[in-house]
Amino acid sequence: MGSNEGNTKPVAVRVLDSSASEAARTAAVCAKLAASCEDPALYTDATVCLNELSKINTDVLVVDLETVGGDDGLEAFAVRCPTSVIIAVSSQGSVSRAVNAMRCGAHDFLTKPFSLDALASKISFQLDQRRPIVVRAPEKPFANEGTNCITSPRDVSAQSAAQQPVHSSRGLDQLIGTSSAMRDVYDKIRRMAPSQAPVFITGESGTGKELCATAIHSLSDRKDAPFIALNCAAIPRDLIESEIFGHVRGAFTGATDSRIGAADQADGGTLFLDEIGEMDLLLQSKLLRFLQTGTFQRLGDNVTRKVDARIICATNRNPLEEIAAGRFREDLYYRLHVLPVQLPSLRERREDILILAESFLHRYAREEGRSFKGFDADAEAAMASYPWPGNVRQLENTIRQIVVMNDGQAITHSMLPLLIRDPSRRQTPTSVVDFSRERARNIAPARPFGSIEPLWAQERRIIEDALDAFDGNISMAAAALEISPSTIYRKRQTWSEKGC
Ligand SMILES: Nc1ncnc2c1ncn2[C@@H]1O[C@H](COP(=O)(O)OP(=O)(O)OP(=O)(O)O)[C@@H](O)[C@H]1O
Repeated sequence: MGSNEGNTKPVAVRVLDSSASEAARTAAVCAKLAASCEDPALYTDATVCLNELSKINTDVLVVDLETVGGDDGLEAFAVRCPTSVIIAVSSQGSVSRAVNAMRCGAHDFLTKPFSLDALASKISFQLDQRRPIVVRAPEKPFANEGTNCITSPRDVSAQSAAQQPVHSSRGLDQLIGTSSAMRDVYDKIRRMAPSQAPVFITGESGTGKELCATAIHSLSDRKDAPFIALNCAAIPRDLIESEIFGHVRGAFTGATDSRIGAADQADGGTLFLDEIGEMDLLLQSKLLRFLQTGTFQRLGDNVTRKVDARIICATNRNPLEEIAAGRFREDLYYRLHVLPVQLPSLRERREDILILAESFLHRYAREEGRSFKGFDADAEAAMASYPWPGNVRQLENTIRQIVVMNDGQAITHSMLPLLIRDPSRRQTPTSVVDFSRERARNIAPARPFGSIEPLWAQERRIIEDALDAFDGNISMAAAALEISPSTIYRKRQTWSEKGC
């Protein structure tokens, strides 16, 4: 059994099936596993099983989908047992049922009747794959000794209230993709959701960082409290502090009223700070203090306030490079980088491109009253091979644009934007919008001083060309120019301040 062989602790198997005889048959799988097993625990009632699972260690859970009431019910078990191997079984086997079960937390799926050898081989494989999560929060050692379970103070209280009904959450519903890279992300989200520790999400623009943060909040005990998202790149630098911590009247020119900030609004819930790398160093030190003590002062105020907000932050920059360049405080990084999630780019999970495209097509065809049902083979091939520098956001916008501008049963190759249809145009993402090189070739070698266009004007034209190429979409233009979206926001601010 590979890496599990060295583990001397007996494997704890639990089986849930409304039919006692089925449950007993399934539990016989223990005899087929190479590892030694504890006496398996059998349940015929989902609520009893769910309550029980919060009190006992569980390595493997075999769940009958009909007994738990489908995917909704399954997700509650995945949240309750974030480190257990979960195998869903059902008498109604279909690809979509299996995919849904896995999206809701199952590691694998089997159609009934199944052979015990098949079940044993799936369990053994998953046990071998299982890796404990490493939680780096020195002052709160959350890992339970002797188990792989991660618990937190909030978890413990949830466990003592095990008699209360567990509300199933659809936190992962918005995230589409069945690639193994995305399944790893779903797994991390489920494990991280119950903790209080900060989450640090990295990934290129448009990979779904905000969706991921929303999912973590929705699956946490804080789900009924506010989720407050702040995109630091979209706010002028000197206003970020006031947006996070609030200000009192007269704190700065133009502060005609007092205002509470995002930290106050997120009390009891989650504060999502997107593009965290945009904060200046002074504000980073205030954020560090907030993380250490939960306290802060509104701008211009000397009253210290305390809130209980879980912090999730995200960046599309490489944080270690930012630290090396002196733009990001190392101590803040280690404070925030407790539970890291790296979102894969779309080109790293090509198998998800058509699944996402179909989902967006159905959504927008319905919304726009079009009759599209799918894609023709050439369109599919072109989309599957395109590098999607703007990731899921670019794919979503592309499909929406096509749906609005066309109609028919199938999206055809000719409906795709030229950029996607024509591989010769896509050697590098910049080739799409790097008009400067084309221009440079036409410039005569010696020219009078006044005929040279200032750098800022050339830069502005290049950025505006890129924005035109992507219909004003800043993230996609930034991705194609290989700069951060915040650079575009800031340049625009400078142009408007200059009145040009
Ligand atoms: N896995 C996914 N499934 C479905 N939709 C997705 C997925 N990932 C991203 N999207 C969609 O793509 C768009 C961009 O997602 P999101 O804003 O979460 O990305 P981001 O990484 O935070 O981008 P940025 O860095 O530019 O802020 C949204 O419309 C979102 O709904």
